[in-house]
Formats: sequence, structure tokens, C-alpha cells
Amino acid sequence: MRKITIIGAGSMSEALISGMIANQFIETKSLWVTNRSNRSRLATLQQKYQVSTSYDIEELLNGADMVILAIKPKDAGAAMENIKSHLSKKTLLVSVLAGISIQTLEELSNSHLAIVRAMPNTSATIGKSATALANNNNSTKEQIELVDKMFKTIGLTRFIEEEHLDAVTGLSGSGPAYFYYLVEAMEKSAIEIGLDPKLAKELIIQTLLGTAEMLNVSQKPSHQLRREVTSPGGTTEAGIRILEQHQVQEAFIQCIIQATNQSKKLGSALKNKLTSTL
Ligand SMILES: NC(=O)C1=CN([C@@H]2O[C@H](COP(=O)(O)OP(=O)(O)OC[C@H]3O[C@@H](n4cnc5c(N)ncnc54)[C@H](OP(=O)(O)O)[C@@H]3O)[C@@H](O)[C@H]2O)C=CC1
Ligand SMILES: O=C(O)[C@@H]1CCC=N1
Repeated sequence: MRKITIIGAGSMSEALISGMIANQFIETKSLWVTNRSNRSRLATLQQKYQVSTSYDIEELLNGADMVILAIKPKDAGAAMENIKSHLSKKTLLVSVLAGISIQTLEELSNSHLAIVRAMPNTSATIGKSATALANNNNSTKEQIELVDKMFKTIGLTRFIEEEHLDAVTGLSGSGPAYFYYLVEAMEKSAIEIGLDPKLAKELIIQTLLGTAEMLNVSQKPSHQLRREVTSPGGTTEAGIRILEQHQVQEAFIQCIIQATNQSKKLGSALKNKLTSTL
């Protein structure tokens, strides 16, 4: 019987819990969850998913096959300090933290652990995450297969070189927020143009689903699919002209570059802190 422990009980932790449980990846009582101090949140997760919860590090980590870090990047130092002496060489450490490199995790654990760094997104909640993963050389084939299977319970997985994980964070880790931002604009415009908000939301959602499915099944590149919507002298052309005047495509490119750079910054902030305390 497997034992998995999640350190952190926020939104990403819950997405992982719900995916694992919905897919019967692990027995509920063998899935352990903890956080820093929010007892009522742990009680909620315990009631909702029948997972085990504890603040006793030994109880949490003893015999764990996998320990998943699902805390904010700034809390990585404190959390690792708390757990490092209880991690065995047989345990796979999995991190979903933005920006924190495998090397930093190795330094924080002070031992040669098997480590996998992952970048999912919040669509994990409904089993539709796009998750990229990178492992260090200490990870065994069995551990890599296990973590892949685990993340497949929340959506698509791809193993990549670690150097690209900050870019993945900027692109698909933060990605749902960009689409929500666009939907917010569409909802606001619906009011301006006199549409019922409920009807508008249904139409927006179906349009998004249809667009995603077209991109998925069609062999055509995105710019061609866009051209096919755009009749000469028509409505789309008139609308897109405004987006081009405001350089919206360029703004999205800069947005993703900035998010990628922020992921790198989060990593180097912790690294610099570690170096200065050595
Ligand atoms: N949200 C997203 O879209 C995505 C997030 N991520 C990454 O996932 C990680 C978690 O994000 P998210 O779930 O949104 O964060 P939340 O703020 O929702 O949750 C953070 C959790 O960490 C706990 N925590 C903090 N310090 C410690 C500690 N020392 N020991 C144990 N638990 C601790 C908190 O406990 P308490 O409440 O008691 O303080 C809380 O349960 C981040 O590193 C983020 O980069 C990755 C992909 C997407
Ligand atoms: O905003 C963040 O830092 C996290 C990482 C990716 C998505 N959310």
C-alpha cells in the first residue's frame, strides 16, 4: 500500500487530492495532508475527501513513498527545515513550487534525494491540468512512472528539461489566468452591448470550448483558423483591427515573458537567501 504526504493544504493541494481520489490512485487514508497552522482547513479537507491529516512530522513522513511540496515558494526554506531529517532515500520529493530549482531543493534537503519538479495549473481541479515535469538523476524509473501516473489523474503530463520549467510556468502554469482575464473582458463587453449576462456567459463558455476543441482536432495553425473567422470587410476584421491598434498580441507576449522572468526571480530570491545564510 502506497503512502503519499502533501505539505500544504491550499488550492493546488486540494486539486491534487481530488484528482487522486476521483481516480482511485490511492486509498484515502493513505493520503496524508498537513499545513502550517490552519486547522479548520485541514478539517474541511479531511471531511470532504476522508484523507488523513496531522501536524506530527514523524506520523506524516514515516514510510511515505512520495512527499509533495504544495506551499508558496517563499515558505520552502521553513518547510524543508521542518521535514528534511524525516525524508528517507526511498522517498520521492515532488515540488509544484514556481521557480524553485531542483538544485535549491537538494541544498535545502542537504541530501541526495530523488526529486521531481512539476508545474501543473488550476484546471487540475477538473482533471484538465497541463503539467510539465522534470526529474533529477536520483529518481528511479519506478518513481518517475509513479509521479507521471499521479499527475495524469489531474490531466496531461509531459517530461521536459528542467531549464524550461520557468517558461512553462509563465505559459501554462499561469495560463488559465490569461484566459479568465479575456473572459472578464468579454463579460464586461456583453453588458455594454446590451446582452443578458447569463446568456452571454453561456455563449462565451461554448465559444471557448469550441475554440479549444478546434485547435485540438484541426491540422490547421491558429492564425489560419483565425483567418477563417475573419470575412473581408466583416465584423471580426473590424474587431481585430482595434486589438492590433492596441498591440494586444504584443502585450500577451510581454505578459508571458514577464511571468517567466518572475518564476526565475522567485527561484533566485530563495537561492540568494540560502547563500547569504551559509
Ligand atoms: N495556484 C496556482 O495556479 C498554481 C500554484 N502552483 C504552486 O503551488 C504552490 C501552492 O500554491 P497554492 O496552493 O495556490 O497556495 P496556497 O496559498 O493556497 O496554499 C499554501 C499552503 O501552504 C501551507 N504552508 C505554508 N507554510 C507551510 C509550512 N512551513 N509547512 C506546511 N505547510 C505550509 C499553508 O498553510 P496555512 O494556511 O496553515 O498557512 C497553505 O495550506 C505554490 O508554490 C505555487 O507556485 C503551481 C501551479 C499553479
Ligand atoms: O502565480 C503563481 O505564482 C502561481 C504559479 C503558476 C500559477 N500560479
